[in-house]
Amino acid sequence: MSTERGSLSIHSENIFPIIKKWLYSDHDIFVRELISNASDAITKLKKLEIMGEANIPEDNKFKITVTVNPEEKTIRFSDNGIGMTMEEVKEYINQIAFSGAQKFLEKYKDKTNEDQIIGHFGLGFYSSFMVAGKVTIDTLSWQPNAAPVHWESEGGTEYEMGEGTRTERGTEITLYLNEDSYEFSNEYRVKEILKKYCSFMPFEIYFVNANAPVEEEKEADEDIIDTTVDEDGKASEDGKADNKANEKKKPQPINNPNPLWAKHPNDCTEEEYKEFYRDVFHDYKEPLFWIHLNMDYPFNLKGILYFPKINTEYDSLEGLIKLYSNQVFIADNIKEVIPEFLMLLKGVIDCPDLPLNVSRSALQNDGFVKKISDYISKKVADKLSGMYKVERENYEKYWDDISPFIKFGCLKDDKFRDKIKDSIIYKNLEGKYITLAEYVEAAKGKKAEDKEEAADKKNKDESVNEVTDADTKEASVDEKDKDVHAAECTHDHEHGEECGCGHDHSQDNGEEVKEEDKTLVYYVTDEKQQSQYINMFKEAGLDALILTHNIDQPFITQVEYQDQKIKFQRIDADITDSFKEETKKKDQKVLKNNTDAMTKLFRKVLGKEKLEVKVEKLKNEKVSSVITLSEESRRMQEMMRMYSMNGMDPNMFGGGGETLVLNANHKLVQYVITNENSENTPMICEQLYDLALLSHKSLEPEAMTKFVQRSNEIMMLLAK
Ligand SMILES: Nc1ncnc2c1ncn2[C@@H]1O[C@H](COP(=O)(O)OP(=O)(O)OP(=O)(O)O)[C@@H](O)[C@H]1O
Repeated sequence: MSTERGSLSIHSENIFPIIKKWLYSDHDIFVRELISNASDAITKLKKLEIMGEANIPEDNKFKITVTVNPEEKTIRFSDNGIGMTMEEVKEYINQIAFSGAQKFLEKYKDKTNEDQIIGHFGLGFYSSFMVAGKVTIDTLSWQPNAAPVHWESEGGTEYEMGEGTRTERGTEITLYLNEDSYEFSNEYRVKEILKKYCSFMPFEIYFVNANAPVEEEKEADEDIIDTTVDEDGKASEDGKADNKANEKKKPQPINNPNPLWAKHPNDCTEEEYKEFYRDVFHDYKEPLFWIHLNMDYPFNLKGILYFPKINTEYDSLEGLIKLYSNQVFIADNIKEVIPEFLMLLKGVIDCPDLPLNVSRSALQNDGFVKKISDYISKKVADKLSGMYKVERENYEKYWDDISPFIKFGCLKDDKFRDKIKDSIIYKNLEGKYITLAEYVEAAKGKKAEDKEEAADKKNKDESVNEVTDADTKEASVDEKDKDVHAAECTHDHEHGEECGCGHDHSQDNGEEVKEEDKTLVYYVTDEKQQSQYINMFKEAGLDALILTHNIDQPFITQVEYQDQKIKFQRIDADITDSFKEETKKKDQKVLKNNTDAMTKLFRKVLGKEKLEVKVEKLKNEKVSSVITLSEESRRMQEMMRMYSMNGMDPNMFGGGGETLVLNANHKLVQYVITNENSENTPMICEQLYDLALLSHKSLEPEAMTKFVQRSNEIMMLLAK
């Protein structure tokens, strides 16, 4: 066979400098491309064998070998797959492979912004020219009597092709590396790349360092993947022990060709799932649970999604979803394929129907990709709601870890929310997990009970004192009727239909619900800081939900939006009626006068002109002062903080909303009321204010310093 010289049909002078520039950040993908080609070549031959067209010797073992030669500065990829005849090299390499590179060039030649170039654009065989000045192919086709072929090119548009010397079936591609790419002949660098892209390739891959002493090479091989693979490609601990002796002699593949996700879920053990998780994600903490995806129709998709334990130390929610196509790694966290909220999980997804050269821009509007994403989201919702129904105990155990993820999913994906919304639970003050419906039911019951009690008490008082205040009585009975009705009325009203009881059911028919008709759902964001309020709540027999995660604020806003009859209110937003003593009319007058006097005094002492002060008779006599901050103001302030609008005056959005509540039942408050002008009163006022503030939020540094100094002064007074 004579040597053929030719010119690749390309209009551009030399595309390689351009390819290099565009793919600069992802040079290492040439390894994936060449090994994928080798793997395809083996698959093709296996198919021919199944079809009865090719005869493969019984002792044949398919494999791919990657050989680096740091002295020669080469890297070599060889396989014992289908191989190529001269005609095939002409067609597949000179025409098809090159036209792939040409297409790439045409598509991107006018783009000036490197970000627009997708790092994972598969260039196939020609990606080898990103790192090599010269590339050779030595190949021998599987076909009987085929002649070996040698092909080489120095990266321009010229190539040389002639009869080769290869004696074994398959293909060997050698890259003579460019000076700036010598790293790809370095053993550790190449092993790192192989680990990234090829850990689960479907055929065994061996690594050889042509310059390493034989023993050393074997030892180095062992550390690339922790799992030992036996003859059937099965990873096993036992295999490890049994084959220990052989292992020393036999080189080990660097990959696991039978990853767990490819097995049927029924054939996988719990320990295998955990081991796979440790190997792939290097997470020393065990996953909470996992979902094994296994779908053949209408598309092919396999994978395992793990729910990791949240790292509370950093509150980090960074997941990692590795995407594969036929066991070849494509990329991490491709958000077009995997719903965004699932990025908080850790897992592997293998979808052979996805092309290797995943171009993100092409995926964005792809209906097929959207279907994959919807399927994954549905599977996750099904698993979680199934757990809620049949494994409630486990579900509750995992709830704190999985709830940020579920809530994020609800915020991001309407379909997911619809499927999961009835399985959302909340921890209450007793540490029990309840649904919102259960909370609302209990709250309504409690409200009705309180009203009834109050009415009873009033009736008793009235009969003892024989004092009748017609206005009060009328109002209180009306209120009682209304609330008891709200709690007890179970009539199935049609939208807007009168139920005959005179109660307003306007909220039942989708109209805007009046503020006073909403059920308040109290919540705690910081159990330590809000402990004073928690104690008051517990004493009053009230319940609240613990919502401490950052995601909770946007989440409850969404719940309120979805269910207009509900209003979330932080536990310190107001002093509820349950905390206050019933006050008679004349007492109310006294409280009003005291409120006026204390407002004046505290504003003067604290230098806060706009401070709201209220004097109330709180049932809990141990509480002296409390600060409340209206829910609206607090949410506004939080939003401003979130959007870095710090320093802006919250008053511009309708008042600071902060109120200092003084308990008229506390001795210290009584002292201030009766000794407004005494020497120590200003100090007591400041201390009462700071103490109230402390159980609400942390003090500013300056205020904290003053608080500590003042506390010392107070102790000095005691010491006198
Ligand atoms: N190791 C190999 N053994 C046999 N044939 C090969 C080998 N490498 C490449 N080929 C042939 O050359 C063709 C072109 O390869 P190239 O990698 O450029 O494109 P591709 O694999 O078809 O597509 P992709 O862009 O997805 O890689 C292949 O389709 C295949 O027929």
